Amino acid sequence: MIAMDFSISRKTIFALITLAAISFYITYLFSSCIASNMSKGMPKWRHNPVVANEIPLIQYSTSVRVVSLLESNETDISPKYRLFREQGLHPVRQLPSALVIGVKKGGTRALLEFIRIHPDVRAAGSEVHFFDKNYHRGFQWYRSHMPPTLEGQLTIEKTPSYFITKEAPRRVQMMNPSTKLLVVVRDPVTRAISDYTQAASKKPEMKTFEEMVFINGTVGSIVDTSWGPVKLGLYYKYLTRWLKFFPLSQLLFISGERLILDPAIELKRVQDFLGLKRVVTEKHFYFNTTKGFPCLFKSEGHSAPHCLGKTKGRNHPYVNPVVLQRLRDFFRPFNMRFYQMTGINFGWA
Ligand SMILES: Nc1ncnc2c1ncn2[C@@H]1O[C@H](COP(=O)(O)OS(=O)(=O)O)[C@@H](OP(=O)(O)O)[C@H]1O
Repeated sequence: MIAMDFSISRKTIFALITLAAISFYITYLFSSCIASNMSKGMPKWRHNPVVANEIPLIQYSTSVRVVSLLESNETDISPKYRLFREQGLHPVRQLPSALVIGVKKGGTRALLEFIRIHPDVRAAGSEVHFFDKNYHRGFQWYRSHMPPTLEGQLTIEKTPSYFITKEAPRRVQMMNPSTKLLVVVRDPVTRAISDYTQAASKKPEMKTFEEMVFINGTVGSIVDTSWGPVKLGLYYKYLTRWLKFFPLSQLLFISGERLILDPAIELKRVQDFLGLKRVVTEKHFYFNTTKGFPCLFKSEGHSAPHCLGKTKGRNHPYVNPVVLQRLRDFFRPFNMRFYQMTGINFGWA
C-alpha cells in the first residue's frame, strides 16, 4: 500500500514537471514575440546635430514612418533626396545664397530651370515672394520654403518682382550682405509687349497695346510711364536702389536675348559667377523649332526632353511699327544710362 502510493506520486510529479516545462516554454515564446514587436514599434532615437528652424531634430529609426519637421513637405523631396536620407545624409533647408531678382518677363524662369540642372544647385520651385509680399512672415517661414540641400549645395530662389520692390535691397542685405544677385534683362520694348500679352491673356476685354502705352490712348502722344509694362522697363531707376546696398560686383546681368539664342554661353557666366563647376553646357540644350526656344534634354524632374510651359514663349500681338519706334526712342536714353551703370551694352535698338 505504501509502495503503491509512492509510485502514483512519482508519476504525478513527473507529469507536473513536464507540464510546467511545456507551459514555461510556451510563455517564453509568447512573451519574446511580444517584446520583439514592441521594440519594433518603439522609437530608438539619437540626437541629430542638424537643426531645422532652430528646433533640434530627433532622428528616429523605426519601422514606423516618422516625418520630421525637416521633411514636412514630402512632395518637394525628390527620390534622389529620399535615397540620400536612407544613406544617412541629412539635407537641410537653408536660406538662399543667390537670388534671381528680375526682371519680370526677362527670362527668369528659363534661367532658374537651366541653372538647377547643376547638381550643386537646389532651387525653390515656385516664386516665394518673401522680400515683397511675405516679409512679415519672417526668415523661418522663408527657409521652410527652400528645398533641402546637402553640404556644399547652393540654394537659389527667383521672384522677379524683387527688382522693383523698394524695400527689397535693404531686406536682402539684412538677410545676408553677400547674397549673389542675378538679373535677367531684356529689351524693354519686347519686355513691355510680353508683360502686356500676359495681362491680356487673363483679361480678354483689355484695350490694345497701342491704346494703353500712350497717355489718353492717342498713338504718338506721350508715353505713359505710370503704366506697369512701361515703368518696369526703366531698369536704371531700380538698379540705382540696389547699388545703394550692394556693390556692382555682386550683381550679374544676364541678357534675356542671349539666353534664348545661346543659353550655354549665359549659363557659363552664371556658373562662374556662382563659383560652380561648369557642368551645364550646350549638351543640355536643344532648339525646339516649333516653339522657337531652347529646351532641355533632361532635368531633375524630367528624364525626357522638354520645354518650359505654355506660359513661356507666348505669341505676341501685332504692334504698329510706328508705336514700336516711338517706344524705342523713348527707352533709348534710359537704356544708355543702364549700360553705363552695368558696363554692358545689351544692344537694344
Ligand atoms: N527657353 C525658353 N523657353 C521659353 N521662354 C523663354 C526661354 N528663354 C527665355 N524665355 C523668355 O522668358 C519669358 C518669360 O520670362 P519670365 O520667366 O521672367 O516671366 S515671369 O516674369 O516669370 O512671368 C518669355 O516671354 P514671352 O515670350 O513673352 O512668353 C520668353 O521670351
